[in-house]
Amino acid sequence: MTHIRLERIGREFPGTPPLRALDEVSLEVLQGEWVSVVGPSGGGKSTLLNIVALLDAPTAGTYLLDGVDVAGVSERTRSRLRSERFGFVFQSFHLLDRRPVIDSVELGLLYRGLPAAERAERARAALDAVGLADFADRQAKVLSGGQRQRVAVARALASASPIVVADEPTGNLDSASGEQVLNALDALHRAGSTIILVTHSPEVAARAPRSIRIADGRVSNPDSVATAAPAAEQPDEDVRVPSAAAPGRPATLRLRDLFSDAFASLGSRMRRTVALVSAVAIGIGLTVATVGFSQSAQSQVSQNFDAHLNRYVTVSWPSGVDLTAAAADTEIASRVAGIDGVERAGMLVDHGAHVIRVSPTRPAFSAPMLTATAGVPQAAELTVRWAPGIRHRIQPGQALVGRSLADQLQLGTVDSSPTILIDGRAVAVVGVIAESPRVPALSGQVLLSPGDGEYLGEPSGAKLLALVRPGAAQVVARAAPLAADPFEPGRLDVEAPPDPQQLRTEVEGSVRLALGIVSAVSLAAAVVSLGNAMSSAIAERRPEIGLRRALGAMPRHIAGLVVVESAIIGLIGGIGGLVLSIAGILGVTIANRWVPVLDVRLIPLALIGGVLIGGIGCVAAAVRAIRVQPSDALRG
Ligand SMILES: Nc1ncnc2c1ncn2[C@@H]1O[C@H](COP(=O)(O)OP(=O)(O)OP(=O)(O)O)[C@@H](O)[C@H]1O
Repeated sequence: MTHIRLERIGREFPGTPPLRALDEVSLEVLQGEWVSVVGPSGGGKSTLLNIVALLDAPTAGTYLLDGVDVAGVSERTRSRLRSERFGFVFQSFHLLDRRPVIDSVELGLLYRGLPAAERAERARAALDAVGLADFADRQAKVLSGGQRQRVAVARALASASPIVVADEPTGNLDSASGEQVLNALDALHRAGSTIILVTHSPEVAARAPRSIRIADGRVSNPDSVATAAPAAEQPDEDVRVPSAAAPGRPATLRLRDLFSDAFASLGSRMRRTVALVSAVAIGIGLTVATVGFSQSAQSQVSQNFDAHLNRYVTVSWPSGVDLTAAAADTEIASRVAGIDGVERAGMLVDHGAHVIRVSPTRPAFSAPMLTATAGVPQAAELTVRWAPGIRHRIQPGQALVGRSLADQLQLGTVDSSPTILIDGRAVAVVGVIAESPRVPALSGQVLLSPGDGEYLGEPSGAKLLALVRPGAAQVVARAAPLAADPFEPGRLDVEAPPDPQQLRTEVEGSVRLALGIVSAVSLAAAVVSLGNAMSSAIAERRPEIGLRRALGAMPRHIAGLVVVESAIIGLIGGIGGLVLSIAGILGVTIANRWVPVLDVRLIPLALIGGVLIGGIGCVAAAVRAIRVQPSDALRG
């Protein structure tokens, strides 16, 4: 038996000046009464109802519920009391519109921690009682206004709420539907529930044995006395009321139910869910793809690096050194070629500029002449267009001419091994150096056999070019001077690329940094877009949150729902992003003929990342959701 007693209750809303919606209202309602509340618009009826149903707290006075002052109790206690004592029927229905009707009927029981089977049984019985047994599995939004309102009554029935507050329950209905709703409420009343019903309609008000009139925040018939509570009766034929004992534990939510509610809630807004999942999938996809690309790209960079940059070791004889005293070029080249790690070695000796012409009658040019041992073309990675029949070596009396010099000389094709004159001496051109990436100057120079060196006079400098195995440059650089000049290795200059390991780490580091920044930005974008979308969804769902709160959900239950929904979105988005990114990595790497590097660690990274995005993204939304005041959210 729940006994309501209000003593000099006031409710002032802040503002300038503050608005006194209720002023010293005193009222008593006994268990089992049916009381209608009437009065002009803005008189304070809804405010009174909200205070009675603990959706709002008074700013003055005492509210005794079963003799206990509940005017200033905590939000937690109010949630518990609402869950335990109150059922609600609102003018604008407030159902879970996109979900099956039965979910709306079960909602009060969900927050009483009742197992799913028991909830469903009670909800179906209640729907049966209001004549909607066949509508349990239809979407609530397809029902007519009258049917929806009967669903709201069924919810109070299923929860066996001792007190049902109804704010204009027939306000949006035609008279026939309104009558059905009133019959359903009547059945609830006869089953023992207290009914407090706000209405503008004199006919509806007349259904109640007692009517309270409220205008300008004051009860204008203060002498309205409580009628004796009627004994609970057996309901009539067409409305069968389930057991009136309030089942379960008030304001309790089972973890399993939280998850299934979150899934159902996401499923009911499929388009929005897909949009949110896509936002996360794109963020995660970009991040995982960047990490994946970074691994593939790093290995590609490293391979390229090994293949080219760090394979050149050059030993130079500084100008002024007496090269005639050095060992023969071919001997030096073969000694260096013998060092472990050297793939090719060749010696280039510079004999300075000499006069060159195609024939005695053609113009003379001055061009540097170098002798090259047999290993030079490969060690210098030359691309040479050889004349036919030449076995890719320069013999005495033969020359290779650099491409730009050949053009200058208007040498024409090398197919017939044209002759040139060097200092008047005839030499056969056996090839043109088309490309010379390692020694670009060769394009304007002439390469001759070491055997011709004596005709060219004193050398002015020399270089030994070694092409080494990937990673061997440093070792070769240390050994090469001694092999080249065992007596005075110290006078030689050695050029070798920096320690490849260090350089590689640097390059990889910068690749990683660049891609890391892209990942961070895409993750942040996912968090922000999910956060924004979740927050704006909360604004849209205010009435639903208000309803849940009215039915006994604690703020933490609401926060839990938002977090779990968001985490599910994050997880599914993570899986989607993973699939997208793997497809992207495979597509790009295969298109580039790279070896795709797919790290299995990307899988937990994507899934945990998705859940984290969900978790972080929903913080603002969860805070917003728990701030929703049920009385405000349910207005209108
Ligand atoms: N949350 C609020 N903040 C500020 N003012 C409010 C709030 N709720 C109600 N009011 C004001 O309190 C007064 C009483 O409102 P209430 O909704 O209780 O009237 P009512 O009698 O139910 O009106 P109606 O029949 O039109 O629904 C009104 O002036 C209203 O504007």
